[in-house]
Amino acid sequence: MKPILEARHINKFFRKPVLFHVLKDINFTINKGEFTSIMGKSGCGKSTLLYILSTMDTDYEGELSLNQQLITGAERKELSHIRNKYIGFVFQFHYLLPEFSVLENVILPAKKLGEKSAEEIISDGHDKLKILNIDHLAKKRASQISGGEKQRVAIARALINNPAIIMGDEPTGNLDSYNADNVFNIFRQLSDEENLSLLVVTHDEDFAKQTDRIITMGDGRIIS
Ligand SMILES: Nc1ncnc2c1ncn2[C@@H]1O[C@H](COP(=O)(O)OP(=O)(O)OP(=O)(O)O)[C@@H](O)[C@H]1O
Repeated sequence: MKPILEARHINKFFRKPVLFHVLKDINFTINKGEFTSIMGKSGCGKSTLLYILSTMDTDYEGELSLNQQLITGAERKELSHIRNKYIGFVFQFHYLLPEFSVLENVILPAKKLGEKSAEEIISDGHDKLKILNIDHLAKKRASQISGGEKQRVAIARALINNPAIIMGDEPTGNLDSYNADNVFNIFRQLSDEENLSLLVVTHDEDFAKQTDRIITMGDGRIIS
């Protein structure tokens, strides 16, 4: 099995208002195609960990590898490139640009990466929208579609650069049960059929139970 994300001895301290050891010796590996959820009580450090794993926060101790490449210590510009190329994000809130079309929203990260022609990028955008069964919405403004559709657009956007891993922070937190199931099924399919790795922070036990593995955190540690 190929490791996609490896966290070794991750420790994190907040220094203000008082010194606080928020993450304590976190170690785990996510393999290719694995669908993993992270659970734990509010305040146990899940978002703080995801922020580090997603390369957004570089102020930690320990080592992080993505695609078997050490990324700890990489420079800001390099990290931004790594993030854009290898990691797709799906948040609780979709963060779509309301005045942009669905297709324009989806292809923005590919334009930023700048590795393909405009035609290829548009064609890729339609391909991702087809995977999510929403290609018929391509020309609509993001402000004109439903909440469930917006989250599917956000997933298409997360897929546009063919990332090695999708990271989600409560990606179903804002959805009703129908749309939450829909998002779960899309993730399951991406893991099973595209061999994509997924790492999702969730409070939803039913969601977590159906993933390949649950990492449970408590008080800044992995407890199971
Ligand atoms: N910038 C900061 N400075 C100091 N303490 C912080 C900071 N950000 C978060 N914390 C504290 O670190 C702990 C972990 O926060 P974090 O947001 O990672 O928890 P969480 O498990 O994601 O919680 P939730 O499930 O409620 O989103 C909490 O006690 C929080 O108050």
